[in-house]
Amino acid sequence: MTYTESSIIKSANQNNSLPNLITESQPPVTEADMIQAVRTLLLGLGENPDREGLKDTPKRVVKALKFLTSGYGQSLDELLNGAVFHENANEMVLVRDIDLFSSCEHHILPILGRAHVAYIPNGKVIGLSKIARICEMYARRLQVQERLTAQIADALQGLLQPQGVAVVIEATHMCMVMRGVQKPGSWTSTSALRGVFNDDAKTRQEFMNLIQHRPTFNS
Ligand SMILES: Nc1nc2c(ncn2[C@@H]2O[C@H](COP(=O)(O)OP(=O)(O)OP(=O)(O)O)[C@@H](O)[C@H]2O)c(=O)[nH]1
Ligand SMILES: [Zn+2]
Repeated sequence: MTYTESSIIKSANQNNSLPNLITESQPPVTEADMIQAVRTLLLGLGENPDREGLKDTPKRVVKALKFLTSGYGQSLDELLNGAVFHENANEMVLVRDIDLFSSCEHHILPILGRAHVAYIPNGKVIGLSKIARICEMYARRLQVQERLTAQIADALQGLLQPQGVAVVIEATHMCMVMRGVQKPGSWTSTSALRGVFNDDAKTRQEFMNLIQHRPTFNS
């Protein structure tokens, strides 16, 4: 599959409108509806939503959920702010240990982890901070880790048409820690390899070695 900058931006923007979730027959959901729904949840849990500590909780929960899913309202175009530059670099660029806070789509519980993102340019480079911003945009949606990993890789592939992109995410899922199977300390690794990282074992190995190496200092 080939991508162009405008096609990837268009497809990301289309995703923002939640086409799979909101049907045309669905009446608009207001903030008041959402607050009421959280109040109902509290009642269902046997709580008194009118007690002092909980009286503003429905409002806070809605605000927090909106923030945690604010990636739906963002677009690649907007977050890039034009920071793609022509440059004759052709060695691996790696941004590692990017903190990630996402929410699993099955339980709406946190996925906490870090991403390592590399690419080998092919005439274009991207502002380094934009790599972290792309990770954030996709993390701030309801996700599964595999899709989050692939979306980051595909966004970079589409924006830069580089020689290759590699994304590894290591994360722990609170739905597996705090509930359900209850396995604290379990970490899930996912990878998405595109271009030369997929085709060339040596390049892939170099990336894997680099992300295993611990930095000598933390900023
Ligand atoms: N592949 C994948 N699975 C996930 C992710 N986040 C959560 N899950 C899994 O989604 C599955 C949902 O399974 P269900 O059996 O429908 O839900 P459940 O009864 O709450 O499952 P348990 O967590 O096993 O108690 C669980 O196995 C979760 O571990 C993710 O990012 N990727
Ligand atoms: Zn979950």
